[in-house]
Amino acid sequence: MRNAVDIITDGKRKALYKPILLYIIYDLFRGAPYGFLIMVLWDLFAPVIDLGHIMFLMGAMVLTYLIQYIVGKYALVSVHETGYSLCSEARLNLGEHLRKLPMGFFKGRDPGDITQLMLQDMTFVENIFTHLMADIVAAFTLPIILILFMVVLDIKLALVAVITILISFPFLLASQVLVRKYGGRLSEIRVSSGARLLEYLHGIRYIKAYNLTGKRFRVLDESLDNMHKAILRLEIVPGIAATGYMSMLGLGYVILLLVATYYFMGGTLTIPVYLVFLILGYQLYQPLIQAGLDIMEVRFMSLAANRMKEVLDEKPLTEPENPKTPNNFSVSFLNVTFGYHENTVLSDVSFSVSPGEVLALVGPSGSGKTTITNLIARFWDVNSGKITLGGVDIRDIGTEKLLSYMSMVFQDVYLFNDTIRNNILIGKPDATDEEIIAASKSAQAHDFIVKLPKGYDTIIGEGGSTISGGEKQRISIARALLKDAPIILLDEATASIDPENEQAIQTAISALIKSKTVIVIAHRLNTIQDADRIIVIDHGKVTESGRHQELLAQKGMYFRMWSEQEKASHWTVSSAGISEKLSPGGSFV
Ligand SMILES: Nc1ncnc2c1ncn2[C@@H]1O[C@H](COP(=O)(O)OP(=O)(O)OP(=O)(O)O)[C@@H](O)[C@H]1O
Repeated sequence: MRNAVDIITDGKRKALYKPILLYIIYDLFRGAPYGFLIMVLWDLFAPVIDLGHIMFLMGAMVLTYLIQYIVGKYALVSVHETGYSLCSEARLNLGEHLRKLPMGFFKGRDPGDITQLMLQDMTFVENIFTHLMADIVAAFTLPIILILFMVVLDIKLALVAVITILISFPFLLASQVLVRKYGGRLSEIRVSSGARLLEYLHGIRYIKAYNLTGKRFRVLDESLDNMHKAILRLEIVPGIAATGYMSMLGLGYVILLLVATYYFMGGTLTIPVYLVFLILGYQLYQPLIQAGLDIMEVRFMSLAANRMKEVLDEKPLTEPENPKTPNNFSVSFLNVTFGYHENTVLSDVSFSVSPGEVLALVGPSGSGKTTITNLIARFWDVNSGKITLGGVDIRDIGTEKLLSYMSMVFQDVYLFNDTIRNNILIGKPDATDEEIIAASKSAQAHDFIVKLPKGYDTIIGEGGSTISGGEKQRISIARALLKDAPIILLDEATASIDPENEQAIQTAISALIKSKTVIVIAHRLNTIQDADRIIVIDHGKVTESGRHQELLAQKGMYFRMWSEQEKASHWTVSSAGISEKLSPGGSFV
């Protein structure tokens, strides 16, 4: 099994060897002055004091400090360069892996989970690789050097020092076990608190509208309170064991001194050796105590590595070894069966649509229309049957290439916290200003964009929160127009456009879909009555297929839906209740 460092560094643990080696050398030079100190003490208690020799030793000490400074500088630079670059690579690897995962992975997880992993967990690891590395190396190196000095001076006392250190280890072990236990729980609670906070902020409009501020806030409040308790537990419970470890080390120093004093009083220990043990003993326990303080963070590294492994173990969508290029852009479903989990959502669905044709998907809510468009974009893979593009199985094309053939205009438009220009440019990153403006004009977006304070350079909030739903839709249509992809997937594209603009937008969409392979989901049947083919999906099955008039003549589900909508389109809501009005509505096909 790969250990935490291997998981985080993606097997490149060797990159850490250089800074570790530099810190070992640095610690050797940190330990060296004590050797000279011992010799100085020796000289001081010698029958004849050789001042020249003492000065030489002092000079040598200064030299070791100088070398210590130089090596320390290199070690510091190396550890920071290596640590930050390994962690940013780890983040990039994770990001790259996440990009290849099917949408199902994201839908099944709390949104805070990935954020916690990418930001907080990786920050812990970064801190260990950069700031704590020196302490960790010192905790191993310095005690070894100092114990070696002790062995040379007095093996019995050296043994006492080693035993006192060993006695404190069970406390260290206990704190590790407790951090693992409570740290894991804290991570879970942090994720759920993050998710509740996101939910609260995203849903604040509805929370206020339905006067749920008290109730929803209580959920958030409880979740934050749980986190508070978990943090306290994590700090206090393992903290008690860690304090026990540090106290045992402190006690170890006292025991060492007591034994040394005992030998000194008994005349078996000379003054210089006694003094040396006094100094070395103190220096011996310090790095171990510091390591005890750092140990919690190190434990977090393995928690972060476990979570990282969990994500990395998720199977990405298979990519073809030799990607094929379709000759044309006709889309076919051949006996496709699919379910998100165990429930089948689409069963044995077959249809095809050629370039220049418009295929409309209609059917009751939850019947599987959006699922069909999700499968074309390979957000999920089919369970059986296949989807082909120009006769080529979409799994043999490669997801990036496949997506480059498609423009999608969905119900829920997502805009990035960036300028309007950059949001439109997503459709074609190298587009010129003229192309952006032309696309925006066709999408009826240009006029409102130029009226914004900074025009195309206006920054819109995350998710497009600073502009209206209709404006967001128009920007997303401009984006799709700019991409000019051969396959267009429309899902209720005109859902949030105001009535005045609807006709204009439908004209824009007509331009967008001209000579393309078009699959459109429309709840308002009047928008797709001129479609080349309409298929009715009911409970995941194709139940009717044909042109508008043919389907009406069948007097099946389509006929019923049409009749219902016809009736509803004449309704108008007023204080007097629901009454009839005349509203023919527009069509983009
Ligand atoms: N990510 C998902 N995980 C699990 N089940 C899902 C997921 N997305 C959709 N479903 C389920 O699959 C079924 C079909 O959903 P789909 O969104 O395709 O329906 P739809 O016809 O587009 O509905 P609507 O017209 O309301 O948008 C529904 O029962 C829905 O609950």
